[in-house]
Amino acid sequence: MKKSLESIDDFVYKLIDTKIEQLSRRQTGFMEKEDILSRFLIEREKNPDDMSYKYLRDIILNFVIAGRHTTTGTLSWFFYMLCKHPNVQEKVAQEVREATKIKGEVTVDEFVASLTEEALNEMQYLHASLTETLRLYPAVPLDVKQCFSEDTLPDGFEVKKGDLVIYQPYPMGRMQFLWGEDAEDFRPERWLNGDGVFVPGSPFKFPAFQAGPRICLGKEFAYRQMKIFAAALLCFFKFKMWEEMSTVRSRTMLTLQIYGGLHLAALHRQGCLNAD
Ligand code: HEM
Repeated sequence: MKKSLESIDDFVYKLIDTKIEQLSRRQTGFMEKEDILSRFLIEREKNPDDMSYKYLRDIILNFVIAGRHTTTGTLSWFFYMLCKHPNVQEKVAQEVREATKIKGEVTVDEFVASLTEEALNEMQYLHASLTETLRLYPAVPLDVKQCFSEDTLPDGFEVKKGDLVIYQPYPMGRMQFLWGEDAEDFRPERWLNGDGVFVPGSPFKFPAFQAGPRICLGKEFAYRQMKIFAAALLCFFKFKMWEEMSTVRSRTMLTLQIYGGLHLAALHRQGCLNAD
């Protein structure tokens, strides 16, 4: 464990050194404000003592650890849901084509150029489908908190300083008294209003990103990343389970993963696009 931590530290410190060097020379290829570390380093130039190396290391690790398995795990569950609900998959693919305003066959470059901020914002059904995935398969299925002081919870339950409190997004996402009789069904429409616009629920009812002052800092970033990734794949491919009737099991670690990974077949989307 100690050795592994040292390797991680070495890697991150080298990354910081390289960026600092690039920044000091404003090297060609150094894209100012292109990534999170560069943004912190530019801020640090004002007063280097305010941001130690250790602080920068922790920022990087925090984002990598918090952002990687959560996002990739959610995307796996999302594609699993799309395979089990082909009508939803087709609706998302259709929405992607409409939002990007592409007609007929396009190349990957043409598709990338059409994936604008505006187009991503128009993908409300995709947003709802990702949220519905997180309701049933929250990346952080349970989360432990420790009480700083004694308190009384809204239902009257009293907690003492040092007590551990666990909230569990996984069972909460399946409770009928919160979501209705169809709580266990995958139904993205439950997040849309009559105009097809996504309506976010209370984070205290849907705590996949936690709630309150320590809510996930990367929430919007995560949605953006997942929407770009899903839109690009669904534009060119149709997905099916590798073994059509198979189902998957979950594996709970810190995050909720698919046991053994997700095995899919990707078929060209005939008649619309061309992934050259
Ligand atoms: C589907 C994707 C994601 C989900 C479901 C998710 C969920 C969560 C949850 C439940 C927490 C609270 C953990 C706790 O305090 O016990 C959290 C915290 C955090 N997340 Fe995310 N996250 C996602 C993606 C990301 C991404 C992509 C980033 C960064 C690029 C990120 C950055 C953070 C950070 C920095 C915190 C700590 C916030 C704080 O303690 O004040 N997350 N996330």
